[in-house]
Amino acid sequence: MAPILLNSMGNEHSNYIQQVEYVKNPHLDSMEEDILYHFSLGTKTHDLPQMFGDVKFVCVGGSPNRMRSFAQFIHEQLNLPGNMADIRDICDGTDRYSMFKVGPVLSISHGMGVPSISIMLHELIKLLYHARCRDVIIFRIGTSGGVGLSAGTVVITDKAVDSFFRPQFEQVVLGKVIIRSTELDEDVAQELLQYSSELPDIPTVIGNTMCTHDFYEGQGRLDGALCSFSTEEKWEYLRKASEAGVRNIEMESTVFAAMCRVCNLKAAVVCVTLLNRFEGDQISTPHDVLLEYQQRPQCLVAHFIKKRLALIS
Ligand SMILES: O=P(O)(O)O[C@H]1O[C@H](CO)[C@@H](O)[C@H]1O
Ligand SMILES: O=c1cc[nH]c(=O)[nH]1
Repeated sequence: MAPILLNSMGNEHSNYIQQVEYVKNPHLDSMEEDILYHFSLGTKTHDLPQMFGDVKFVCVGGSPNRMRSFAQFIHEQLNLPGNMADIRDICDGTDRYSMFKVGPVLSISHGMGVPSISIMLHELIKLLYHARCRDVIIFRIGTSGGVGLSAGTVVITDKAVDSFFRPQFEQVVLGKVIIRSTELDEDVAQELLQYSSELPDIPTVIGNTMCTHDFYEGQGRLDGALCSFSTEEKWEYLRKASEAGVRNIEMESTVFAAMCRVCNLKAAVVCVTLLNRFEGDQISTPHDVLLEYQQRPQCLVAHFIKKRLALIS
């Protein structure tokens, strides 16, 4: 069955795009209550506009600890009053995701892989809608494997591509394949690149990011519990990826880009490379060095936020 192209602008859903800002679901308005189950939040149990109405920047990343320390970092960077120790995990009623709010910044974990981030994004986008947020920019601050880049390089995603190097995200809905475009906001990406030159010791490039559904075979690793290809086939695939402009590989960018695009959310993906995949598969860098690498996308995004809030010139 031929796939259905759903979200390039100008399709049958364009009416929703004009009518509402973030959600693209005509059924939502007829619901008496909306329970954001995996966040342990709801429209009847929580005053979402009061709790979240001032959010302007959302930062998401896989690990709860990373997103907690990003919240601490941004609290300090924005020079906000109060003690970070008092900032609680808003989602502590569930152990699925962690969420921290620091002034206009929301920091949320999304777990690993497309299904996990997709569930989080459905609820996050509805949360922004119910809270009547406006002009929000969302960033994925993550880690990745570099394709021809040395470890520690920050990659700002130009296009998020799938395992066939196509800038699209495929999803099965009601037994049919639908395809959504994975274009990200070009202006935000360029602005990030420009600010990266103001930060010493954070090598940064812009390039395509490949999103896979697996860390091992799916990313051409030879060191998983199973492996169905030869070493030569691995090199050939990585070479082809590189020729297609892929600079890093991770596991969430396509669905992140696709969902944000349909829902009119300006989005950027900023991931540091933990290794150069042309040099190996195992991540053997010491833990403290990895922690410092992980902070690089956080520093760049914090710099962007401070610029946007006119806290620095
Ligand atoms: O570092 P984060 O952002 O969690 O993401 C990357 O790391 C995980 C694999 O180790 C995948 O989820 C991949 O996308
Ligand atoms: O190689 C890597 C490193 C981090 N995350 C990935 O998905 N792949």
